Amino acid sequence: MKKNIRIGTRGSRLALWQAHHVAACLELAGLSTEIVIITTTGDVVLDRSLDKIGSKGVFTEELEVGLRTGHVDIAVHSAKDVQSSIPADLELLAFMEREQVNDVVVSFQPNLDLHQPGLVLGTSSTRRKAMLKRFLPNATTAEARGNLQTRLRKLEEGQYDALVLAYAGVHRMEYDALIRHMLPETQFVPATGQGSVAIECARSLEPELKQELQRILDHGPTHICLAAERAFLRTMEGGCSIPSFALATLTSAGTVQLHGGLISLDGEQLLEEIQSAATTEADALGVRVAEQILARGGQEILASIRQARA
Ligand SMILES: NCc1[nH]cc(CCC(=O)O)c1CC(=O)O
Repeated sequence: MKKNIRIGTRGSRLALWQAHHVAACLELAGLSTEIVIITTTGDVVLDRSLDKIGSKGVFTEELEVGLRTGHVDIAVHSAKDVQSSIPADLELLAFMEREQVNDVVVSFQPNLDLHQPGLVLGTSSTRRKAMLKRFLPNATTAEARGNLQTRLRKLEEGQYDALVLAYAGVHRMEYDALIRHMLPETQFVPATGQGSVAIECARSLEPELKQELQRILDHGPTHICLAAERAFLRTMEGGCSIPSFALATLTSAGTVQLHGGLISLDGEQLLEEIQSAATTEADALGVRVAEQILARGGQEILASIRQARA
């Protein structure tokens, strides 16, 4: 294909790893590429936790402007950071093959005991905070905003005993040696999209180019799982970052299974569902699981979260 593909990305090390990964896949397929770094609100505002800056698209908005103006052809995001509904003039073209999905505990202490009294864990995720309250009640959490490098610096300075992070980012940044515990994804169920890289473009991008990019970058099984998870998130959320979780997997029977739920901020109430459907019904599965969670008391949990934030 004739043109040079301009790849828009945030400038953090993880974002650049992802952008270079995309570039490498495209170059291997014979396309030429260029990486364009775009700074987002989420990279600049580091003094407030994400639920306070109005998490809607804080890591994606400026990249989306770049797509609209044609400054870039595609934008690369961690799928987890992409809002549940994207603007009508843009589309998610591809979801790349997912990395191992679970959360991990990272520390400089070689024998970190998760059950030690007074353990301080750094995280700014409402989901992780709530799950830690429930499953590791001996631990307290402390805010850990900023990109992975910033958080690791704070860890090194001794602000926490350990950080709770997505395995995917830790592995991509080659910090595997600091992983002390793998948290089971059946209990610490990850956030929608964790571990996958999403490719966004303007709907107006040339159709043949879109098709070519999709053919190279999209991973069918991951795309099906993300469809279920994102439908779940879309149905669940009231626009704010909420402690919901959703992990879809393909089963040996050829169906898609979704483990989705919601936890109250204090970790006291946990609502979860595990259901399956045909892979062609992934979106409907996400909607159904979310509707059931909402009907079983999820509405009340969401209302109390809204109240706590107001
Ligand atoms: N918003 C933070 C964010 N977005 C994507 C990742 C990790 C990589 C991934 O899940 O794909 C992280 C850091 C973390 O949760 O530890």
